[in-house]
Amino acid sequence: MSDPLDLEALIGPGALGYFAGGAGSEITLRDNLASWSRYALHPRVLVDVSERDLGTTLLGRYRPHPVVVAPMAYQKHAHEVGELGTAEAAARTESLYVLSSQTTTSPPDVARAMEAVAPGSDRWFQLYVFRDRAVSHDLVVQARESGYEALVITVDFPVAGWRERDRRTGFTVEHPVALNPSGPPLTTEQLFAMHDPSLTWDDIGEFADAAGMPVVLKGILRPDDAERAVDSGAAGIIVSNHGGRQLDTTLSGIDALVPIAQAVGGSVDLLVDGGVTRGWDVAKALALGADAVLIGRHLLWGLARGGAQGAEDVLRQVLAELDSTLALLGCPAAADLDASYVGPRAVG
Ligand SMILES: Cc1cc2nc3c(=O)[nH]c(=O)nc-3n(C[C@H](O)[C@H](O)[C@H](O)COP(=O)(O)O)c2cc1C
Ligand SMILES: CCCCCCC(=O)C(=O)O
Repeated sequence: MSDPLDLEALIGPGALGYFAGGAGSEITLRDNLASWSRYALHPRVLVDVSERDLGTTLLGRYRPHPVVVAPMAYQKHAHEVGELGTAEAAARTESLYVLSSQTTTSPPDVARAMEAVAPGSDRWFQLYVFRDRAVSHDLVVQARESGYEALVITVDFPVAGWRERDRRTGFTVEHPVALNPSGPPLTTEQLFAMHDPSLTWDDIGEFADAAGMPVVLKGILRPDDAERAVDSGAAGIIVSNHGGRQLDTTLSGIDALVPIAQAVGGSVDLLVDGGVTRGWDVAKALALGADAVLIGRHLLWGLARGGAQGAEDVLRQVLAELDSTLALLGCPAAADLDASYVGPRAVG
Protein backbone atom coordinates (compact mmCIF):
# COMPACT_ATOMS: atom_id res chain seq x y z
CA MET A 1 0.00 0.00 0.00
CA SER A 2 1.32 3.47 -0.85
CA ASP A 3 2.25 6.03 1.75
CA PRO A 4 -0.88 8.23 1.94
CA LEU A 5 1.02 11.38 2.99
CA ASP A 6 3.26 11.18 -0.05
CA LEU A 7 0.19 10.73 -2.27
CA GLU A 8 -1.60 13.63 -0.63
CA ALA A 9 1.28 15.91 -1.59
CA LEU A 10 1.12 14.59 -5.17
CA ILE A 11 -2.59 14.73 -5.93
CA GLY A 12 -4.14 16.77 -3.12
CA PRO A 13 -6.41 15.75 -0.23
CA GLY A 14 -9.68 15.84 -2.22
CA ALA A 15 -8.51 13.49 -4.98
CA LEU A 16 -6.74 11.23 -2.48
CA GLY A 17 -9.92 10.98 -0.38
CA TYR A 18 -11.96 10.14 -3.49
CA PHE A 19 -9.52 7.52 -4.83
CA ALA A 20 -8.49 5.88 -1.55
CA GLY A 21 -11.79 6.12 0.29
CA GLY A 22 -14.51 3.60 0.92
CA ALA A 23 -18.08 3.64 2.17
CA GLY A 24 -19.18 4.14 5.76
CA SER A 25 -16.65 3.05 8.38
CA GLU A 26 -14.51 1.49 5.60
CA ILE A 27 -14.77 -1.99 7.13
CA THR A 28 -15.15 -3.62 3.70
CA LEU A 29 -12.35 -1.46 2.28
CA ARG A 30 -9.95 -2.81 4.91
CA ASP A 31 -11.33 -6.35 4.71
CA ASN A 32 -10.73 -6.47 0.94
CA LEU A 33 -7.01 -6.17 1.63
CA ALA A 34 -7.02 -8.44 4.69
CA SER A 35 -9.16 -11.18 3.13
CA TRP A 36 -6.39 -12.52 0.86
CA SER A 37 -4.30 -13.55 3.86
CA ARG A 38 -7.16 -15.68 5.22
CA TYR A 39 -6.36 -18.17 2.45
CA ALA A 40 -3.20 -20.29 2.65
CA LEU A 41 -1.37 -21.70 -0.36
CA HIS A 42 -0.62 -25.45 -0.49
CA PRO A 43 2.51 -25.94 -2.63
CA ARG A 44 3.24 -29.22 -4.40
CA VAL A 45 6.91 -30.25 -4.65
CA LEU A 46 9.09 -31.99 -7.23
CA VAL A 47 7.16 -30.80 -10.25
CA ASP A 48 9.01 -29.64 -13.39
CA VAL A 49 8.30 -25.91 -13.45
CA SER A 50 11.07 -24.92 -15.85
CA GLU A 51 8.43 -23.51 -18.23
CA ARG A 52 5.42 -21.58 -16.97
CA ASP A 53 2.23 -20.46 -18.68
CA LEU A 54 0.23 -17.65 -17.06
CA GLY A 55 -2.47 -17.81 -19.76
CA THR A 56 -6.23 -17.80 -19.33
CA THR A 57 -9.22 -17.61 -21.66
CA LEU A 58 -11.79 -14.81 -21.41
CA LEU A 59 -14.87 -14.58 -23.61
CA GLY A 60 -13.38 -17.25 -25.82
CA ARG A 61 -10.11 -15.34 -26.43
CA TYR A 62 -6.79 -16.69 -25.12
CA ARG A 63 -5.03 -14.12 -22.99
CA PRO A 64 -1.35 -14.36 -21.98
CA HIS A 65 -2.20 -13.71 -18.33
CA PRO A 66 -5.21 -13.15 -16.04
CA VAL A 67 -4.50 -9.62 -14.75
CA VAL A 68 -7.03 -7.00 -15.86
CA VAL A 69 -7.04 -3.24 -15.32
CA ALA A 70 -10.21 -2.29 -13.42
CA PRO A 71 -12.42 0.55 -14.64
CA MET A 72 -11.70 3.64 -12.57
CA ALA A 73 -13.24 7.07 -13.00
CA TYR A 74 -11.58 10.49 -13.38
CA GLN A 75 -7.98 9.34 -13.77
CA LYS A 76 -6.68 12.79 -14.76
CA HIS A 77 -7.08 13.66 -11.08
CA ALA A 78 -4.41 11.04 -10.30
CA HIS A 79 -1.97 12.13 -13.02
CA GLU A 80 -2.23 14.52 -15.98
CA VAL A 81 -1.92 11.65 -18.50
CA GLY A 82 -5.04 10.09 -16.98
CA GLU A 83 -6.53 7.06 -18.71
CA LEU A 84 -3.90 7.24 -21.48
CA GLY A 85 -1.31 6.27 -18.84
CA THR A 86 -3.10 3.18 -17.54
CA ALA A 87 -4.18 2.19 -21.06
CA GLU A 88 -0.62 2.38 -22.40
CA ALA A 89 0.60 0.36 -19.41
CA ALA A 90 -2.04 -2.25 -20.18
CA ALA A 91 -1.11 -2.40 -23.86
CA ARG A 92 2.61 -2.75 -23.04
CA THR A 93 1.97 -5.63 -20.63
CA GLU A 94 -0.72 -7.40 -22.72
CA SER A 95 -3.24 -6.71 -19.96
CA LEU A 96 -6.93 -6.47 -20.75
CA TYR A 97 -8.03 -2.86 -20.14
CA VAL A 98 -11.48 -1.84 -18.92
CA LEU A 99 -12.29 1.83 -19.53
CA SER A 100 -14.72 3.52 -17.13
CA SER A 101 -17.71 5.34 -18.62
CA GLN A 102 -16.66 8.11 -16.20
CA THR A 103 -13.43 8.53 -18.13
CA THR A 104 -11.65 11.87 -18.48
CA THR A 105 -10.32 10.78 -21.93
CA SER A 106 -12.68 9.78 -24.75
CA PRO A 107 -13.12 6.07 -25.62
CA PRO A 108 -11.75 6.54 -29.18
CA ASP A 109 -8.66 8.39 -27.89
CA VAL A 110 -7.93 5.58 -25.42
CA ALA A 111 -8.40 2.99 -28.19
CA ARG A 112 -6.03 4.87 -30.52
CA ALA A 113 -3.36 5.14 -27.81
CA MET A 114 -3.53 1.40 -27.11
CA GLU A 115 -3.39 0.49 -30.80
CA ALA A 116 -0.34 2.74 -31.27
CA VAL A 117 1.50 0.78 -28.57
CA ALA A 118 0.20 -2.70 -29.38
CA PRO A 119 -1.97 -3.30 -32.46
CA GLY A 120 -4.76 -5.75 -31.63
CA SER A 121 -4.62 -4.89 -27.92
CA ASP A 122 -7.68 -5.86 -25.97
CA ARG A 123 -10.16 -3.57 -24.20
CA TRP A 124 -13.64 -3.65 -22.74
CA PHE A 125 -15.92 -0.71 -21.97
CA GLN A 126 -17.64 -0.25 -18.60
CA LEU A 127 -21.10 1.29 -18.66
CA TYR A 128 -23.10 3.18 -16.08
CA VAL A 129 -26.73 3.62 -16.96
CA PHE A 130 -27.61 7.28 -16.48
CA ARG A 131 -31.05 8.81 -15.98
CA ASP A 132 -30.50 10.26 -19.44
CA ARG A 133 -30.41 6.94 -21.27
CA ALA A 134 -29.30 8.64 -24.50
CA VAL A 135 -25.92 9.41 -22.88
CA SER A 136 -25.40 5.73 -22.06
CA HIS A 137 -26.51 4.56 -25.51
CA ASP A 138 -24.17 7.08 -27.14
CA LEU A 139 -21.26 5.73 -25.08
CA VAL A 140 -22.04 2.17 -26.17
CA VAL A 141 -21.98 3.23 -29.83
CA GLN A 142 -18.64 5.06 -29.35
CA ALA A 143 -17.17 2.00 -27.63
CA ARG A 144 -18.37 -0.43 -30.30
CA GLU A 145 -17.11 1.78 -33.13
CA SER A 146 -13.66 2.14 -31.56
CA GLY A 147 -13.04 -1.56 -31.07
CA TYR A 148 -14.02 -2.32 -27.46
CA GLU A 149 -14.86 -6.01 -27.38
CA ALA A 150 -17.27 -6.32 -24.46
CA LEU A 151 -19.64 -4.18 -22.45
CA VAL A 152 -19.19 -4.32 -18.68
CA ILE A 153 -22.41 -3.08 -17.07
CA THR A 154 -21.86 -2.08 -13.44
CA VAL A 155 -24.88 -3.12 -11.39
CA ASP A 156 -23.86 -2.23 -7.83
CA PHE A 157 -24.36 1.53 -8.09
CA PRO A 158 -28.09 2.35 -7.94
CA VAL A 159 -27.01 5.20 -5.69
CA ALA A 160 -23.57 6.17 -4.42
CA GLY A 161 -22.19 4.60 -1.29
CA TRP A 162 -22.03 6.70 1.88
CA ARG A 163 -18.62 8.27 1.27
CA GLU A 164 -17.59 10.37 4.22
CA ARG A 165 -14.22 11.44 2.85
CA ASP A 166 -15.88 13.16 -0.14
CA ARG A 167 -18.44 14.76 2.16
CA ARG A 168 -15.60 16.22 4.22
CA THR A 169 -13.39 17.45 1.36
CA GLY A 170 -16.11 18.55 -1.09
CA PHE A 171 -13.90 17.14 -3.90
CA THR A 172 -14.95 18.37 -7.35
CA VAL A 173 -14.36 16.60 -10.67
CA GLU A 174 -13.24 18.21 -13.92
CA HIS A 175 -13.98 17.03 -17.45
CA PRO A 176 -15.79 13.70 -17.28
CA VAL A 177 -16.18 13.38 -21.05
CA ALA A 178 -19.63 11.78 -21.07
CA LEU A 179 -21.49 14.00 -18.63
CA ASN A 180 -19.85 17.40 -18.47
CA PRO A 181 -17.08 17.67 -21.08
CA SER A 182 -16.39 21.40 -20.83
CA GLY A 183 -18.67 22.55 -18.04
CA PRO A 184 -17.69 23.70 -14.55
CA PRO A 185 -16.27 21.21 -12.04
CA LEU A 186 -18.99 19.10 -10.37
CA THR A 187 -19.06 17.59 -6.90
CA THR A 188 -19.14 13.80 -6.74
CA GLU A 189 -22.64 14.13 -5.26
CA GLN A 190 -23.83 16.03 -8.37
CA LEU A 191 -22.28 13.41 -10.65
CA PHE A 192 -23.64 10.46 -8.68
CA ALA A 193 -27.15 11.94 -8.86
CA MET A 194 -27.07 11.39 -12.63
CA HIS A 195 -27.22 7.59 -12.14
CA ASP A 196 -30.52 5.86 -12.81
CA PRO A 197 -31.61 4.13 -9.57
CA SER A 198 -34.55 2.44 -11.31
CA LEU A 199 -32.32 0.03 -13.30
CA THR A 200 -33.55 -3.61 -13.28
CA TRP A 201 -32.83 -6.93 -14.99
CA ASP A 202 -35.21 -5.91 -17.83
CA ASP A 203 -32.98 -2.92 -18.64
CA ILE A 204 -29.92 -5.17 -18.77
CA GLY A 205 -31.63 -7.10 -21.55
CA GLU A 206 -32.31 -3.85 -23.44
CA PHE A 207 -28.65 -2.77 -23.24
CA ALA A 208 -27.40 -6.26 -24.05
CA ASP A 209 -29.55 -6.34 -27.20
CA ALA A 210 -28.37 -2.90 -28.30
CA ALA A 211 -24.69 -3.49 -27.45
CA GLY A 212 -23.77 -5.82 -30.30
CA MET A 213 -21.00 -7.28 -28.09
CA PRO A 214 -20.85 -9.69 -25.15
CA VAL A 215 -22.08 -8.33 -21.81
CA VAL A 216 -20.30 -8.78 -18.49
CA LEU A 217 -22.08 -7.80 -15.24
CA LYS A 218 -19.88 -6.15 -12.60
CA GLY A 219 -20.71 -5.94 -8.92
CA ILE A 220 -22.38 -9.26 -8.11
CA LEU A 221 -21.91 -10.76 -4.63
CA ARG A 222 -24.75 -13.34 -4.31
CA PRO A 223 -25.00 -16.78 -5.94
CA ASP A 224 -28.70 -16.21 -6.81
CA ASP A 225 -27.84 -12.97 -8.64
CA ALA A 226 -25.02 -14.80 -10.41
CA GLU A 227 -27.50 -17.45 -11.57
CA ARG A 228 -29.84 -14.71 -12.78
CA ALA A 229 -26.95 -13.08 -14.65
CA VAL A 230 -26.27 -16.36 -16.45
CA ASP A 231 -29.98 -16.75 -17.26
CA SER A 232 -30.03 -13.20 -18.63
CA GLY A 233 -27.32 -14.12 -21.15
CA ALA A 234 -24.30 -12.47 -19.51
CA ALA A 235 -21.02 -13.86 -20.86
CA GLY A 236 -19.14 -12.98 -17.68
CA ILE A 237 -19.56 -11.90 -14.09
CA ILE A 238 -17.25 -9.68 -12.06
CA VAL A 239 -17.55 -10.62 -8.40
CA SER A 240 -16.92 -7.28 -6.71
CA ASN A 241 -17.93 -4.99 -3.86
CA HIS A 242 -16.67 -1.99 -5.87
CA GLY A 243 -13.49 -1.65 -3.87
CA GLY A 244 -15.46 -1.20 -0.63
CA ARG A 245 -16.91 2.06 -1.98
CA GLN A 246 -20.59 1.14 -2.09
CA LEU A 247 -22.18 -0.83 0.78
CA ASP A 248 -20.00 -1.13 3.86
CA THR A 249 -19.75 -4.55 5.64
CA THR A 250 -20.40 -6.69 2.53
CA LEU A 251 -18.29 -9.79 1.87
CA SER A 252 -14.88 -9.27 0.33
CA GLY A 253 -14.59 -10.18 -3.35
CA ILE A 254 -12.61 -13.37 -2.71
CA ASP A 255 -15.00 -14.55 0.06
CA ALA A 256 -17.98 -13.95 -2.25
CA LEU A 257 -16.27 -15.74 -5.16
CA VAL A 258 -16.27 -19.15 -3.47
CA PRO A 259 -20.08 -19.73 -3.31
CA ILE A 260 -20.60 -18.01 -6.67
CA ALA A 261 -18.06 -20.29 -8.34
CA GLN A 262 -19.88 -23.27 -6.82
CA ALA A 263 -23.20 -21.98 -8.21
CA VAL A 264 -22.22 -20.92 -11.74
CA GLY A 265 -18.54 -21.83 -12.27
CA GLY A 266 -17.94 -23.29 -15.70
CA SER A 267 -21.10 -21.82 -17.26
CA VAL A 268 -19.79 -18.25 -17.45
CA ASP A 269 -16.44 -16.45 -17.14
CA LEU A 270 -15.77 -15.35 -13.56
CA LEU A 271 -13.62 -12.38 -12.60
CA VAL A 272 -13.01 -11.03 -9.12
CA ASP A 273 -11.59 -7.86 -7.58
CA GLY A 274 -11.02 -6.02 -4.32
CA GLY A 275 -7.69 -5.46 -2.57
CA VAL A 276 -5.50 -7.29 -5.08
CA THR A 277 -1.88 -6.14 -4.73
CA ARG A 278 0.22 -9.31 -5.15
CA GLY A 279 0.78 -12.10 -7.63
CA TRP A 280 -0.09 -14.70 -5.00
CA ASP A 281 -3.49 -13.00 -4.52
CA VAL A 282 -4.09 -13.63 -8.22
CA ALA A 283 -3.08 -17.30 -7.85
CA LYS A 284 -5.52 -17.74 -4.94
CA ALA A 285 -8.36 -16.23 -6.97
CA LEU A 286 -7.69 -18.60 -9.87
CA ALA A 287 -7.46 -21.60 -7.53
CA LEU A 288 -10.85 -20.65 -6.07
CA GLY A 289 -12.58 -20.51 -9.45
CA ALA A 290 -11.82 -17.16 -11.08
CA ASP A 291 -10.67 -16.88 -14.69
CA ALA A 292 -9.15 -13.43 -14.14
CA VAL A 293 -8.59 -10.73 -11.54
CA LEU A 294 -9.01 -6.95 -11.73
CA ILE A 295 -6.62 -4.51 -10.08
CA GLY A 296 -7.85 -1.08 -9.05
CA ARG A 297 -6.16 1.29 -6.60
CA HIS A 298 -2.81 -0.52 -6.51
CA LEU A 299 -2.43 0.46 -10.17
CA LEU A 300 -3.79 3.95 -9.64
CA TRP A 301 -1.03 4.66 -7.10
CA GLY A 302 1.51 3.62 -9.75
CA LEU A 303 -0.14 6.06 -12.19
CA ALA A 304 -0.13 8.87 -9.61
CA ARG A 305 3.56 8.37 -8.85
CA GLY A 306 4.95 7.75 -12.31
CA GLY A 307 2.32 8.14 -15.07
CA ALA A 308 2.26 5.36 -17.69
CA GLN A 309 5.63 4.00 -16.54
CA GLY A 310 4.48 3.88 -12.90
CA ALA A 311 1.35 1.94 -13.86
CA GLU A 312 3.40 -0.41 -16.07
CA ASP A 313 5.85 -1.09 -13.21
CA VAL A 314 2.96 -2.14 -10.96
CA LEU A 315 1.56 -4.55 -13.57
CA ARG A 316 4.99 -6.03 -14.32
CA GLN A 317 5.67 -6.65 -10.64
CA VAL A 318 2.32 -8.42 -10.08
CA LEU A 319 2.94 -10.56 -13.18
CA ALA A 320 6.46 -11.46 -12.06
CA GLU A 321 5.09 -12.41 -8.64
CA LEU A 322 2.42 -14.58 -10.26
CA ASP A 323 5.05 -16.33 -12.37
CA SER A 324 7.18 -17.01 -9.29
CA THR A 325 4.09 -18.20 -7.35
CA LEU A 326 3.28 -20.77 -10.06
CA ALA A 327 6.83 -22.13 -9.86
CA LEU A 328 6.81 -22.30 -6.08
CA LEU A 329 3.35 -23.88 -6.02
CA GLY A 330 4.46 -26.64 -8.37
CA CYS A 331 1.73 -25.68 -10.84
CA PRO A 332 3.38 -24.46 -14.05
CA ALA A 333 0.10 -23.54 -15.81
CA ALA A 334 -2.16 -20.92 -14.26
CA ALA A 335 -5.11 -22.63 -15.94
CA ASP A 336 -4.41 -25.77 -13.84
CA LEU A 337 -4.75 -24.02 -10.49
CA ASP A 338 -7.56 -25.59 -8.49
CA ALA A 339 -8.89 -25.84 -4.94
CA SER A 340 -6.14 -28.29 -3.98
CA TYR A 341 -3.67 -25.36 -3.96
CA VAL A 342 -5.50 -23.23 -1.41
CA GLY A 343 -7.31 -23.58 1.88
CA PRO A 344 -8.29 -21.59 4.95
CA ARG A 345 -5.42 -20.15 6.98
CA ALA A 346 -5.67 -20.50 10.74
CA VAL A 347 -5.75 -16.94 12.09
CA GLY A 348 -4.00 -16.70 15.46
C1 LIG B 1 -11.24 5.81 -7.69
C2 LIG B 1 -12.07 4.67 -8.16
C3 LIG B 1 -12.97 4.87 -9.20
C4 LIG B 1 -13.75 3.80 -9.62
N1 LIG B 1 -14.57 4.00 -10.69
C5 LIG B 1 -15.28 2.97 -11.17
C6 LIG B 1 -16.06 3.13 -12.33
O1 LIG B 1 -16.10 4.18 -12.94
N2 LIG B 1 -16.79 2.06 -12.74
C7 LIG B 1 -16.78 0.86 -12.08
O2 LIG B 1 -17.47 -0.07 -12.49
N3 LIG B 1 -16.01 0.68 -11.00
C8 LIG B 1 -15.26 1.70 -10.53
N4 LIG B 1 -14.46 1.51 -9.46
C9 LIG B 1 -14.35 0.16 -8.85
C10 LIG B 1 -13.21 -0.64 -9.51
O3 LIG B 1 -13.53 -0.98 -10.83
C11 LIG B 1 -12.91 -1.94 -8.75
O4 LIG B 1 -14.10 -2.68 -8.60
C12 LIG B 1 -12.26 -1.71 -7.39
O5 LIG B 1 -11.44 -0.58 -7.40
C13 LIG B 1 -11.43 -2.93 -6.98
O6 LIG B 1 -10.85 -2.75 -5.72
P1 LIG B 1 -9.34 -2.26 -5.46
O7 LIG B 1 -9.31 -0.80 -5.73
O8 LIG B 1 -9.14 -2.59 -4.03
O9 LIG B 1 -8.44 -3.04 -6.38
C14 LIG B 1 -13.66 2.55 -9.00
C15 LIG B 1 -12.75 2.36 -7.97
C16 LIG B 1 -11.95 3.39 -7.56
C17 LIG B 1 -10.94 3.15 -6.46
C1 LIG C 1 -22.06 9.56 -12.41
C2 LIG C 1 -20.76 9.48 -11.72
C3 LIG C 1 -20.46 8.14 -11.20
C4 LIG C 1 -19.01 7.94 -10.98
C5 LIG C 1 -18.76 6.70 -10.29
C6 LIG C 1 -17.35 6.36 -10.21
C7 LIG C 1 -17.21 5.19 -9.33
O1 LIG C 1 -17.60 4.10 -9.70
C8 LIG C 1 -16.68 5.34 -8.01
O2 LIG C 1 -16.34 6.47 -7.60
O3 LIG C 1 -16.61 4.33 -7.29
